[in-house]
Amino acid sequence: MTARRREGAEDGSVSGRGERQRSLSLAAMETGIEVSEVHKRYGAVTALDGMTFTVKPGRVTGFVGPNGAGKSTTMRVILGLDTPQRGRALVNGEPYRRLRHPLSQVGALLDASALQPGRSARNHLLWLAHSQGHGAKRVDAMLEQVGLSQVGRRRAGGFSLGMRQRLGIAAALLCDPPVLMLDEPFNGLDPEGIVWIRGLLRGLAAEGRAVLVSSHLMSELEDAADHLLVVGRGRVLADTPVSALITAASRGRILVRTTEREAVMEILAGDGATVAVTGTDVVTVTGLAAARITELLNAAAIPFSEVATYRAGLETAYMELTREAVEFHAEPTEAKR
Ligand SMILES: Nc1ncnc2c1ncn2[C@@H]1O[C@H](COP(=O)(O)OP(=O)(O)OP(=O)(O)O)[C@@H](O)[C@H]1O
Repeated sequence: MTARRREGAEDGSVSGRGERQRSLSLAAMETGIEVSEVHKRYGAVTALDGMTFTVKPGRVTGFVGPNGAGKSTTMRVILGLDTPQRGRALVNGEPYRRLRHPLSQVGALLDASALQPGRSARNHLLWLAHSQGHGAKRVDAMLEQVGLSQVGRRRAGGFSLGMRQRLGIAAALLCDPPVLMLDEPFNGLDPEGIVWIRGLLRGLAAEGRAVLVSSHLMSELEDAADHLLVVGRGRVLADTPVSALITAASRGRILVRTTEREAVMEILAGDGATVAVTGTDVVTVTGLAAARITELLNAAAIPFSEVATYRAGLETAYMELTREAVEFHAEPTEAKR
């Protein structure tokens, strides 16, 4: 990290300073995470089986997969906390152990409970900050940024899980790193906290940082992730931009919102469309243009409140993506009428 970036960090803001943002964008050109062919076994258990991906600057990369897929193990390998039998993981082009000033290069939240319970949140951050050459000003700015200013002098051991997650995020951001890696940061957050963290992640990526965030709930990453790494059984199953995933899952369908679902289905199917029920008052239609749908419904005097391009949610897109990868799944509801 350049001296300029560390000076910038002392002003306490993570965003909004043109000068620092420019230097961050320059630094970002050579930053990110590279994981290549990592194999990790714990006795008879294969945790990672050729895990390979890169996390690029300027975007939020969601790291998703079921319990036991290997997300946390990958993050531990990246941070040098676990040694793989094969493969390598680099942060900003170097193995973690070779990084100079590692906390200024990558900020990580792995386990929000890893703190001294008797220490106040502020003292926890001060202790970290002093070890890295930062002062109280930076600590107070971080407490403010994560919404813990009011409780900064309270014992962290008495914090709820959501408050501990916020404290862990403050610690990860403390040294203004260009790479962020957060393991399940949504855990324990209330709805307002989830909205807050989505905004925070987007802001960090917009500043040019590489952001890797794991979750086993796709819905948490909605409106936050730009890119998705779907993992299962220790390897990457899909490595895709979220927009491409959603476009593919939307498949040019048209959404019709109506209280007369049966009548709509009958008349549209009669004109050659494939119609599926996707909500209590929603059907999605393939094979007919929106204009033709409106024309048919108007001609038959069937009421509707909306005819629009259907956009699949992230959860639906994920289900479609992993449909072939799961052994058993429910029969699709879509039917040619
Ligand atoms: N220290 C360990 N000793 C033995 N097995 C381990 C160890 N750490 C992880 N594993 C095993 O490795 C596999 C991958 O676990 P990991 O925690 O990386 O998955 P994950 O995707 O992070 O899951 P979750 O979403 O539940 O956090 C699992 O089968 C797990 O039981």
